[in-house]
Amino acid sequence: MLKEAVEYSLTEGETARLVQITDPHLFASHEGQLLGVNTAQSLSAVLNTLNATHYPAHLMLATGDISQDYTPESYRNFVDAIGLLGLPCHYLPGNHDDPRVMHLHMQGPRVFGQQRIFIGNWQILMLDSTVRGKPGGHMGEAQFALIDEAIAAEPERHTLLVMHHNPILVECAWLDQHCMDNGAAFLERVSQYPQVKGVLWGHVHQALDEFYPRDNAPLPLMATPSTCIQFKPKSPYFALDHLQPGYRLLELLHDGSIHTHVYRVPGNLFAPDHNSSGY
Ligand SMILES: Nc1ncnc2c1ncn2[C@@H]1O[C@@H]2COP(=O)(O)O[C@H]2[C@H]1O
Ligand SMILES: [Fe+2]
Repeated sequence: MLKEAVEYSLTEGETARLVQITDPHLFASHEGQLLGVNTAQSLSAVLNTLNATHYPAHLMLATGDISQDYTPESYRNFVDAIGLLGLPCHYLPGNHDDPRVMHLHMQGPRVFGQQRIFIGNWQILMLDSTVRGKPGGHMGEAQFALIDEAIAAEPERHTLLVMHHNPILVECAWLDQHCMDNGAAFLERVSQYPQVKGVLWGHVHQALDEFYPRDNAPLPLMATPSTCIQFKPKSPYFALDHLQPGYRLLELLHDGSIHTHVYRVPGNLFAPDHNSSGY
């Protein structure tokens, strides 16, 4: 059974404006570091960078790996940090999250774990690609059923599918072993729906903008940098990138097209330990 959607009404023809924040890997302590980067500070830097632009977003999507230590405090720290923007936040779990602790502690007047968002003439589905106890992902039948039902219920809406794991390989062998293991089948299946206009994820700590080939309308596939450490693209072994933490803006147009761009914190403040071999 489909759960009720959280609905945002726009003026006729208005573009929906979203911010995506992903993989903050927060700790209970504000001093917590992931491979030499203070993740609370790097998230703050991302939020401050965005805030300084005065971009009039309608809502934020937080696409998992909110926590690095599974603590209630790490989730509360996230909710406190995003308060700066004053935006509603819709989240989904990553492989580093404990869904039970997350749902209990990601609490705020406009913080939502529900699966469906209606905004203007779009439907956004927040999917769960996690597999308990594993870094890699899988799109389960319950998620496919949700997609099928949601589209059947709202056939006139353009649909954006959002999840944590990558359904395509990013050509980092060490990281691709933790991809969505049925990503090809997932894309094959969802691309049959003309309503599906984009697929968006986190997890890979790097920006990626590609298209899944589809007869009349190639399907945008988008991955977004983490708000902390960045993985080096196309590296066969574990390696970090020098690029700074970032976020993505997405504009969902009334006609079903998506305008999107990745932005990063200016300067070179966040320097991870490049000698590290993983975490
Ligand atoms: N050196 C490594 N080799 C393989 N996997 C790793 C390594 N270091 C970390 N990982 C896992 O790969 C995951 C990719 O991004 P995550 O932040 O989900 O969490 C990471 C870890 O669970
Ligand atoms: Fe992840």
